[in-house]
Amino acid sequence: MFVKLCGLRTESDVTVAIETGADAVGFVLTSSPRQIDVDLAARLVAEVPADVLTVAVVRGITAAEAGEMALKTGVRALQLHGDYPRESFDELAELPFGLVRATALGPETDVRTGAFGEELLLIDSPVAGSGEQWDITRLAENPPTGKWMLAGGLSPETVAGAISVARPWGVDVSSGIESSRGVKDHGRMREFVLAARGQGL
Ligand SMILES: O=C(O)c1ccccc1NCC(=O)[C@H](O)[C@H](O)COP(=O)(O)O
Repeated sequence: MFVKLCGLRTESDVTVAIETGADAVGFVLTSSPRQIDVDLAARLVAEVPADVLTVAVVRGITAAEAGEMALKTGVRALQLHGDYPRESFDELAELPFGLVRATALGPETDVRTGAFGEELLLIDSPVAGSGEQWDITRLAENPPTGKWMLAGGLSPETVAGAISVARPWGVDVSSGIESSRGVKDHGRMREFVLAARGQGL
């Protein structure tokens, strides 16, 4: 199970994420309690070994701005959150990082990974980064294909059950591994990765 830990803000967050064996780490670069600036993100990205995917997470800015920020940080992937159209993905396609399409599940959502040219698809709650759970049984009506991650209100306590219902390729979490909004709880980060891999208590 591919595991992404999102919203990391400090060197110790990154160190612990790597120790847990997480496959990917996310840095939020736009408005959020977890927002960090490009310079700090670049310093944290430099601490991450090559076998862990580094992801810049953005929402509410243009594709051009997002691409520029991602280039400055040196991340290996850019996660576009929200209603970015296919044209935004086309605009970024030639840049030297992969793309993650992050979207909530709606009646018209294209749930085929790669439909917009992205490498990974993330199906999230309607309010990204809120920690709110959503009805993941709806995925059965419109099952995603390819390398797709489940997110939205996951936690060490719920992730194993969510995996058994939704059968994703990977999982992504932010709020569920925090002690308070924006502050990562290193113990819960460890517990989440173990639980996602079926090694929880
Ligand atoms: O974390 C944020 O505040 C955020 C802000 C803007 C766009 C995306 C954001 N977060 C993305 C994520 O952390 C994850 O991809 C995902 O939404 C998990 O969220 P959570 O329900 O908090 O586990």
